Amino acid sequence: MPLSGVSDEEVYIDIGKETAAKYSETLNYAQTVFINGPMGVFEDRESELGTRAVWEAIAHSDAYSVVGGGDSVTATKKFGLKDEMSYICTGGGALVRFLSNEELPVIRALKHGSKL
Ligand SMILES: Nc1ncnc2c1ncn2[C@@H]1O[C@H](COP(=O)(O)OP(=O)(O)O)[C@@H](O)[C@H]1O
Ligand SMILES: O=C(OP(=O)(O)O)[C@H](O)COP(=O)(O)O
Repeated sequence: MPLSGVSDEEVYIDIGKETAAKYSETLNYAQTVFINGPMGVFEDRESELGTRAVWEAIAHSDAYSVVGGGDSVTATKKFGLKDEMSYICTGGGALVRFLSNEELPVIRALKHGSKL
């Protein structure tokens, strides 16, 4: 359903199948994919379509794929795609910060501690 068909009072719990198809198409050309966060409420059958479609597109692409975040890992297991992903990390936000070159508090503490 297009966004124009959804009222302000309704809750968006998943991407639609057209969006899922567009994402999946784009993912076909990717060489590296980093994913942190499901497309919707993948835990429920009626709102798992978007996450399943995107996850399957990643799994079936030739790209190096990194899945980060507790819920993303749960989705990967739910769809039986654990072995299809190149790297799985339980950290989500922390991994994003690491990849953005931010200093992580525990790493800072370890470095500082090693100098004592
Ligand atoms: N549109 C939405 N409305 C409410 N909850 C959502 C929506 N989309 C995703 N969620 C929920 O958010 C959680 C994912 O959180 P997020 O922090 O993005 O993932 P991760 O833990 O992989 O980093 C899941 O439990 C999912 O059901
Ligand atoms: O979903 C997660 O991270 P996120 O909420 O930052 O995306 C991780 O499961 C958090 O794990 P942590 O609390 O051991 O860092």
